[in-house]
Amino acid sequence: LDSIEVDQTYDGVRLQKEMTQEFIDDMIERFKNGKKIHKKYVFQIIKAVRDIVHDEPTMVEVEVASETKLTVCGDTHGQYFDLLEIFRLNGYPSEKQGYLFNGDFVDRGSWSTEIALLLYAYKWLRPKYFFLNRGNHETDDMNRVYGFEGECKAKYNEKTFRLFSESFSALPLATLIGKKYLTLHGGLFSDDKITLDDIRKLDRHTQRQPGQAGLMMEMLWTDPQPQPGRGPSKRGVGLQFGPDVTKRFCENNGLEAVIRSHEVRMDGYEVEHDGRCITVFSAPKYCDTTENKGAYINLGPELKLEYHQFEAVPHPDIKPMAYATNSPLMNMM
Ligand SMILES: O=C(O)c1nn[nH]c1-c1ccccc1
Ligand SMILES: [Mn+2]
Ligand SMILES: [Mn+2]
Ligand SMILES: [Mn+2]
Repeated sequence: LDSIEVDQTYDGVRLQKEMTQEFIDDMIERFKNGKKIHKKYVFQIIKAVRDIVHDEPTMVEVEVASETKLTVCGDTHGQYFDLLEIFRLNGYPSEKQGYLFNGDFVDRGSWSTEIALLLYAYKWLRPKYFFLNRGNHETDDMNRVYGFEGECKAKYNEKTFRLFSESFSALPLATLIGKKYLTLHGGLFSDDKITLDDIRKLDRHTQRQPGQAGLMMEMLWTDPQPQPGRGPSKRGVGLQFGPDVTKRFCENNGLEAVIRSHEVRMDGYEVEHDGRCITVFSAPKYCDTTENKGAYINLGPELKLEYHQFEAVPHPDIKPMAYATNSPLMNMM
């Protein structure tokens, strides 16, 4: 990294050894105006966050300190201008305003590198107040097809994607809030006996990609269903789990509810399974087509769930999947 020089003509704020709020504020404006940051800084940010998240447990445990609030966001899928709308409405990340992004930061929307770099910059600046769960779109197979790999190569280079891919494999898979709410991207398991300890003990570093079976795959891929029991997934991988599965899991693990994302909801969120399974989705007007709202969830020190909805905001005229080179459509050409 030291070998790469940022020449005099670079018009952005410079990044030294540590992340600064000043750098982030400048980066937000540059991305809003369709500009990029220097590739040296891209590599620095991704490497710093890869090292930070690598050493976090597979299930991170957070408390909401007094006079602070923690906001849980779901899928953002490269919709950068809608992410800024969350920060505008709810408050930018700070010591008093924590955030947890519950996977699927990238793919689909065509500002995936901007979202990934902004979330990573905040993670580097305040690693104890800013949390990231891995989603099924933080994986090579999805990024190859749904746009993130193509966008990394188009806006930066191949090494950028390789570094992001490594960092995605290091991300935690779940975050427990106040010992009451387990947050993870997809959902619950084929085995009723899985406990929080099993998730804590999962060594995510030996298995870089979720594959077609196992705990990691199920945490990133499964969906709730209204019928009791378990059923086949509509996605061809994972399964669907009913209200009884959620009830048993919550009772066995002393949880109030599971907060997950992974699926669009017209209201941006939905409380299912008698209140024990909550879906939150933060990409309004998903892919510029679905007429859904976005939502996020606020929790104060007393851990009450407060649901907030928001509408999509205008963005530059770049279509979803603008950089996808291996998308199913392209493959048909
Ligand atoms: O891209 C999405 O909408 C998505 N979000 N989570 N999972 C998917 C997905 C999975 C398989 C095929 C297509 C989309
Ligand atoms: Mn390792
Ligand atoms: Mn998604
Ligand atoms: Mn997903």
